[in-house]
Amino acid sequence: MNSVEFDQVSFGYEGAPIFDRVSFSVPTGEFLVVIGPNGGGKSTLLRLMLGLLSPSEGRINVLGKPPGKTSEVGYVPQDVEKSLSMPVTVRRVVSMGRLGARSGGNDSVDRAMDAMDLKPLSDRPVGSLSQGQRQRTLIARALASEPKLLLLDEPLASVDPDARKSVFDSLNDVAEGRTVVVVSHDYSIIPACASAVACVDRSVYYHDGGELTEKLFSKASGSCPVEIIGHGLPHRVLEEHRHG
Ligand SMILES: Nc1ncnc2c1ncn2[C@@H]1O[C@H](COP(=O)(O)OP(=O)(O)OP(=O)(O)O)[C@@H](O)[C@H]1O
Repeated sequence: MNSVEFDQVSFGYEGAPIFDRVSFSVPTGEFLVVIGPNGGGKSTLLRLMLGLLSPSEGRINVLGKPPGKTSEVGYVPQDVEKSLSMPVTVRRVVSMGRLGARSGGNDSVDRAMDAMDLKPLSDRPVGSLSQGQRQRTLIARALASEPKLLLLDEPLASVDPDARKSVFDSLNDVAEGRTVVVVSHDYSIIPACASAVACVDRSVYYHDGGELTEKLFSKASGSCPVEIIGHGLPHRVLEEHRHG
């Protein structure tokens, strides 16, 4: 069973092609980290999954439906600062994730707050939080709708290195029982969380753990992140090589 399927998908803004007949699928339960150079098309890929953009050719399926036709997708956008400059409490922001949801109510908000360790911060104005706490608030807002698929665009962009571990731990917790797709320029999320990596550079190169090599990363980003290879991927990632 797949949570996301791209079948021969083409897309371009105003005619300039970004993707040309791209096919891949994200199995249910995968923690997929999407990497690649600036302008490679990572955010475009998420927008296609969300149904905010439509392919010019091909077919996309998200949780068995066309994109945008299911309420079971959670989305955490970029730009934490901009999204959370409002003078409202943490609980209020998390509750906003329930807007339009039919069931669950306060229980879902409580579960999302718990999952992100936000209970002690419940009544704090979001403007007074640290970057890591703000990021956890945005993730909790997405979780409040109890999504089966969670999409995150650069969740570490404004999180300092000390707060990163707590965001990784939180993401690993929320990944239990759902599919997660994270766009990141920060490769430290790969050994911490990933079960697969998609390199997006005007195409999509989908790799699970066994294929994560230096050669692949140099192709993906134009540089060689020797340190992530050196620090070692977790064994579960290296051993899970399903493509044979
Ligand atoms: N609304 C738009 N109209 C026209 N071109 C766009 C639009 N949005 C993005 N692009 C272009 O499409 C290409 C892919 O952009 P996208 O934002 O998907 O890349 P990205 O991999 O997320 O980049 P980054 O790592 O810099 O965030 C870029 O060349 C970008 O300039």
